[in-house]
Amino acid sequence: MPIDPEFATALQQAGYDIPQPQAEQIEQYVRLLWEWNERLNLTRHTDWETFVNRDLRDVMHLAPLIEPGEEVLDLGSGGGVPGIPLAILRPDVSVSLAESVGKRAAVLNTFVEELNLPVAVYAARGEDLMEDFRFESIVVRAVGSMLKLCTWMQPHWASIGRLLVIKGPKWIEERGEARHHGAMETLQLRKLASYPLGDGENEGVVLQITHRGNPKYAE
Ligand SMILES: C[S@@+](CC[C@H](N)C(=O)[O-])C[C@H]1O[C@@H](n2cnc3c(N)ncnc32)[C@H](O)[C@@H]1O
Repeated sequence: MPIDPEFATALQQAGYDIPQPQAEQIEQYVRLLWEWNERLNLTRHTDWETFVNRDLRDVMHLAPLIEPGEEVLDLGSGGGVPGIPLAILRPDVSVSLAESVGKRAAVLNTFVEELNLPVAVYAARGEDLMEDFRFESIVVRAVGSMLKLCTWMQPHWASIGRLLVIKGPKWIEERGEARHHGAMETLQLRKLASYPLGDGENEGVVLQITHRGNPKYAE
C-alpha cells in the first residue's frame, strides 16, 4: 500500500529514505496514535510534517547510536516516542517501554499488539524495573530534567549501561543544575549527536550519560 502522500512529502523534505515496509508501519503507528489521542492526551503533533520534524527527527538521530542486539528501555514512553518508531526502524534491537500512567501503558499495549511488534510494555516507573532487569540503553525524551533523571538512576547503575537522553537547547542549563546538586559527580556525559530542530533555529541533542565505574564507556 502506498504511504500517505503528505507523510511521503514530509519524509522527502526531511531527507529521510525509510524502506517502504517500515514507513508503512510508522504510518500505521501514527494513525493509531492520533486515533487514541482523541481520548487520551498523547501528543500535540497531529500533522505529518510536525510528526516528521519533531518526533521522527529525534528517532532518526537516536537509532544509529544503538548497537545490534541491545536491550533498550524507553522510560516515560507516553504515546510511544521514541520507543515504537525505534522498534520499527531497528528490528535487530530489543525495545521495552515503561510508562507510569496505567491508561497510557494500556494504549501502548494496544499499539504494539496492532503493529505486531515484539515490544514489552511495563505499566511502571522505569527506575523501579531496574530491580529485576538490566538494560544496556535507557532512552528518555521529555520526561524530566537531567537532575531528576540522574537522581532516579543513581541507585541503579549496576543494572544500566547508559542513559541516552534526547534534549533541546536547555540541556546546558540542566547540566549546570545537575552538577550544582552533585548529581553528576560519578557520571560522565558525552554529546553523541546534535542536529537542527524542525523550527530551524534550535539544536536537538542526544546525550550519553554513563557511570565512571563502567569500563565499557570509560574515556
Ligand atoms: C511528556 S510525556 C513524554 C512522552 C514521550 N517520551 C515523548 O517524548 O513524546 C512524559 C511521560 O513520561 C511518563 N513518566 C514520567 N515519569 C516516569 C517514570 N519515572 N517512569 C515511567 N514513566 C514516567 C509520564 O506519565 C508521561 O506519559
